[in-house]
Amino acid sequence: MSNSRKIIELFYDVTSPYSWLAFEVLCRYRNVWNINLKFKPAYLGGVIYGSGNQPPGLNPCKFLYMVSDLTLLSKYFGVPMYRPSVLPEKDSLNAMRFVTAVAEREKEGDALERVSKELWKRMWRTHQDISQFSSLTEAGLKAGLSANEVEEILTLSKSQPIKDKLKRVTQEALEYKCCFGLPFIVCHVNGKTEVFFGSDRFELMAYFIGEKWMGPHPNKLTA
Ligand SMILES: N[C@@H](CCC(=O)N[C@@H](CS)C(=O)NCC(=O)O)C(=O)O
Repeated sequence: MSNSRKIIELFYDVTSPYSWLAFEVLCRYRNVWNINLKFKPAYLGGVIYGSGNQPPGLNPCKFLYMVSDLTLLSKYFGVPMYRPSVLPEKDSLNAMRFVTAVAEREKEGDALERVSKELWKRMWRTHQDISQFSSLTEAGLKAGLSANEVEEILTLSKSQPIKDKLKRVTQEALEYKCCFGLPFIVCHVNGKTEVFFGSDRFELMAYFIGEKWMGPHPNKLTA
């Protein structure tokens, strides 16, 4: 199994803090495991409603659990994040269309990675808005894109092909019939496919793909 081509697809949304954790960890493992990592920007609202689920924060018990869970996980994974005192407007449609446009435009390089991380930081670290176009512009510039690039990406993000692309990718996750939230991770190995929900399934995922889980900081072990 270890010599076969292993593809890992990460469906994520930048309003999902658990997606951020999964994103950071998979980036750390990208050159440690024999994997081809593919980022799939999707829309959390579409996944929740399309699967008949409810936003997790609406259930008060689940919400309280998530607050303490994320505080601990953020330390464990080494991804500083803080819950805002007032939960921000969570709709991520504009942000995910923006991210989808970055992905569409990117032929090579790491703009998608930088922009996604910047948006997570804004929402979960510095508590800034990520729904207004002006905020997306700021995030794009902070992620190192030029003003021209950001303008092009914003225009592209409002186009029908990009709206359709985000819908298609979200639908692709839903078509697995067992996707009800994010992050949603799909692993393909030797013609077999297995799916995982959450940033807390890496040990099992590693078992499935025939790689070793070395905790959230694989590079620190060899340093
Ligand atoms: N246990 C998972 C929780 C992931 C999670 O709660 N994701 C949220 C979005 S941030 C979600 O989609 N929840 C849907 C649900 O719990 O039904 C993890 O550690 O990653």
